[in-house]
Amino acid sequence: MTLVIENVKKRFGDQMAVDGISVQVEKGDMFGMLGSNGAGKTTTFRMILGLIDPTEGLVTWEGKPLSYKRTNLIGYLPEERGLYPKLSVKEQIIYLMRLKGMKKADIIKDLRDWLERFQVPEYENKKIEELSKGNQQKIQFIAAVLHKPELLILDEPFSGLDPVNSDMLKNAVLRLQEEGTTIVFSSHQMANVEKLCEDLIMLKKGKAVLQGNLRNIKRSYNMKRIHIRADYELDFLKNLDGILDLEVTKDGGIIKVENEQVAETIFKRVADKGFVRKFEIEEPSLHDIFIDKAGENDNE
Ligand SMILES: Nc1ncnc2c1ncn2[C@@H]1O[C@H](COP(=O)(O)OP(=O)(O)OP(=O)(O)O)[C@@H](O)[C@H]1O
Repeated sequence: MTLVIENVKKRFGDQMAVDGISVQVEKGDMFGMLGSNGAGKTTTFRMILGLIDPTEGLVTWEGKPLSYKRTNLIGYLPEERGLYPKLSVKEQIIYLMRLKGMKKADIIKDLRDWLERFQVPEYENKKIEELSKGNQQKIQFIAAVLHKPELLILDEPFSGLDPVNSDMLKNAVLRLQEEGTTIVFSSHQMANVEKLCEDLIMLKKGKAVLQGNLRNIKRSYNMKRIHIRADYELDFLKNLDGILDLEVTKDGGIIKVENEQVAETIFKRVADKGFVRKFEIEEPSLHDIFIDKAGENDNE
């Protein structure tokens, strides 16, 4: 394991921002940190980076606590973006990468490669303040990865990006993973998380409410979605126990159920009623699971 978080807690005053989480990330993995606003994601990132100390517990990277010397091997895209508006893109990146110990000529060469990859080579000499928010974010991302970090922490990398830029960033992140970078990221955009990460933790009020391999989580999750096509109205199912949601469409409906037993009962009911053209049980989306687990309704 390259990154190990062991029963880490962080208290601010009388509030537990992070309340006993344990995470292991293997080298080269892409790990997702999910949770609603205030769940404790950024606080966890800050502890991984050594910016704040845990109240309890330990964070180690390759078996050792993080030291200042090794932070050069880490890249961080903070949630609150911070670039100098009056500097040009080139000046900004040179400044930040010199702090990471890179040579100026290498910085310029790599910056040009990244600007090409993001299809904005003309930005090299533009001032940060002249760029749109989304494009500033691309520059901030470049600042997090130009020095080829071994561990990359991305706090909400996709927020505020349009679909084209979001895809561009997603591809860049996947490429970095292929090149061996270990990546930990947070996102509220479940579709991106589903595409990118294999393992994840879902936090709620500082505690893990779900953790593990995404595919296993989805497979073993009780809640299912059923797609039905039939020549009659499905309204008669409405009051059945175990139905979480019933969306009637013109030739059938989509039903969210608590578990497969409920799906079986529904199957019998619709078959009794008449001919069923389609009956398909689908695993829940991460979006469904997120709402179920991290939503405001406390059902634990
Ligand atoms: N420096 C601080 N002082 C006091 N409370 C803090 C501090 N930093 C975070 N908190 C509190 O800790 C909790 C967790 O915050 P954190 O920023 O880690 O959440 P998050 O999951 O990153 O949320 P978001 O998705 O909104 O960014 C929140 O209730 C927040 O108010």
